[in-house]
Amino acid sequence: MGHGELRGVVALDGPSGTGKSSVARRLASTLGARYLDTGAMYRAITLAVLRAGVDLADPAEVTRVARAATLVQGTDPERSTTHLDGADVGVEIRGPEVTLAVSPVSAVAEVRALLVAEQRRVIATALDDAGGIVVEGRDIGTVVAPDAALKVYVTADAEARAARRAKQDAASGRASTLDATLADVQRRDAYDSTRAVSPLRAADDAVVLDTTSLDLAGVLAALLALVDEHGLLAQPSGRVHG
Ligand SMILES: Nc1ncnc2c1ncn2[C@@H]1O[C@H](COP(=O)(O)OP(=O)(O)OP(=O)(O)O)[C@@H](O)[C@H]1O
Ligand SMILES: Nc1ccn([C@H]2C[C@H](O)[C@@H](COP(=O)(O)O)O2)c(=O)n1
Repeated sequence: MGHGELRGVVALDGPSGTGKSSVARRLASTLGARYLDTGAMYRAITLAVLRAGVDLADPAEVTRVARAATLVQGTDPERSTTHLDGADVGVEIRGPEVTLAVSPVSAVAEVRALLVAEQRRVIATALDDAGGIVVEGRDIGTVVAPDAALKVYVTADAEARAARRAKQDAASGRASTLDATLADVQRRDAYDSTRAVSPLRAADDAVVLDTTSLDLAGVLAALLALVDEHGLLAQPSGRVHG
């Protein structure tokens, strides 16, 4: 059965491993919308900082590298791409070095200001071109798109998230133990939700979706129902459902 097309912005926020990227991409694809992975953008800037060899604890140096970087984040849900200074870095930004360093880099206020401005530009372009976009990250409903038509805060138990991440690492040939993965998930949760600038939190008007006992199809079904309930589906002609 066709679902219609998304009109407006759907913001998905939540901690690591809750399934935001997987379901955001599927949701956008199902509804003919664009998809923006803001975590990939923080990861790409982190890669630039690591390559430059600057001290992660020096915000001025981190900002200098971020300003000099050319970052292009694609919005095709079938093929989400990240280019840094003209090169595809989609694989490199998922590696352990970037994952370890991304929290301090994304805590730098000037880095966030640069990326939030770029994210808003991408969202405006996608709305003009396609009418709808699914955006996922940590501060989408609170900072990047506070007027989003639908905000969902996706959660899951840390153990379930670590198990998912360990399985994903194994499938992509990265060695990791469940304990180490759980420790990394908890470390990033703590860092991301206690930083001074735009900490991870649910927007006051977000719907909270706990995915601990849902599979991906169940999460997608729940999101499709929320999109429909919020009146965000249009027929391809552009007519919005009543
Ligand atoms: N509900 C679910 N059931 C089973 N596996 C899931 C579920 N949600 C996500 N996964 C799996 O967990 C892994 C992590 O999911 P995903 O990358 O989408 O999470 P995320 O919230 O975007 O994390 P991050 O913010 O760190 O990018 C993936 O391998 C994905 O297939
Ligand atoms: N809107 C966002 C998106 C991401 N971050 C930071 C915090 C995460 O630990 C890191 C990597 O994100 P992921 O790829 O795991 O989704 O980037 C943020 O601060 N704000």
